[in-house]
Amino acid sequence: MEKNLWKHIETVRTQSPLVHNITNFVVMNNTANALLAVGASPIMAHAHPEVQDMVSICQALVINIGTLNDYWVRSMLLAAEKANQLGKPWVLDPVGAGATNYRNHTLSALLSYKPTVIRGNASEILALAKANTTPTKGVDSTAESSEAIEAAKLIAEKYDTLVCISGKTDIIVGKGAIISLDNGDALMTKVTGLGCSATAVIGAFIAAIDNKLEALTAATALFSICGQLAAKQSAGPGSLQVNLLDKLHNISEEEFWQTLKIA
Ligand SMILES: Nc1ncnc2c1ncn2[C@@H]1O[C@H](COP(=O)(O)OP(=O)(O)OP(=O)(O)O)[C@@H](O)[C@H]1O
Ligand SMILES: Cc1ncsc1CCO
Ligand SMILES: [Mg+2]
Repeated sequence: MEKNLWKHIETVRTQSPLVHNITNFVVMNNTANALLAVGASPIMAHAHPEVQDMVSICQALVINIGTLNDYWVRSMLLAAEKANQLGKPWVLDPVGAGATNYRNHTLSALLSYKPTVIRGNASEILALAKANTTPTKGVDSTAESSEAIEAAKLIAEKYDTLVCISGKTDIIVGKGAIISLDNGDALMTKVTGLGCSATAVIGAFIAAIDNKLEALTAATALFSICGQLAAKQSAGPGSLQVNLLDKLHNISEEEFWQTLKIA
């Protein structure tokens, strides 16, 4: 698996999959730019009359519940239903899971459409598995990713999905596999929505690559490695945001292998 990761990054660049996003108001622009930077083609669409047609023409769907309201929740359910019917890969970002009942109810409805991948921080994954003892503090995690491994296993089993717990260490759980990626930089938590961008990039990789575990691992490795390399050149969160987009676009194979910390 490890030796295939760079090949997958190149596949996304050459295939340039169309990725349909229903995401939050905070990150829409950054997310579309992150997708372009890795070589994918983003489209944001949530209007009820078109949302299912859009799923039909895209290679993958990304659903992020960050700034939900009733209209958008309906858009998300319509899109997820269509993706499920068509067997299109889709990724769910359960932003703020556990923070409110509204988020929890929306997430259980979405989960019935069987996401291919779920990526969230440790608090969100704990809340999703209802195994949490620490309440979610809004959109930021109050737990370490390793604390959510059992929760992730439960979710992976129950919904037949892959789970990525993001944080200092990114942990990928599913189908008997546990993969740890020790890249990234703490400065990444000071830019809003980098988790959301990571989720969108995962959307591009599950669109283009058949082996979904390898796709998820390649996307997560690429994003965290680029964040780490970009942070080295950044004076603070402002420049990190810009440098990360540049690095997603121009990272070399040599930089990738030299920086990758996988176990
Ligand atoms: N403490 C840390 N040290 C190193 N890297 C980190 C750290 N925290 C997060 N990261 C990196 O940032 C990426 C985004 O993860 P994070 O857990 O912050 O997402 P999130 O909480 O969903 O963020 P958001 O809600 O703002 O989108 C991770 O995949 C990882 O590469
Ligand atoms: C800050 C914030 N609030 C809702 S979504 C979002 C972006 C990070 O998840
Ligand atoms: Mg998040």
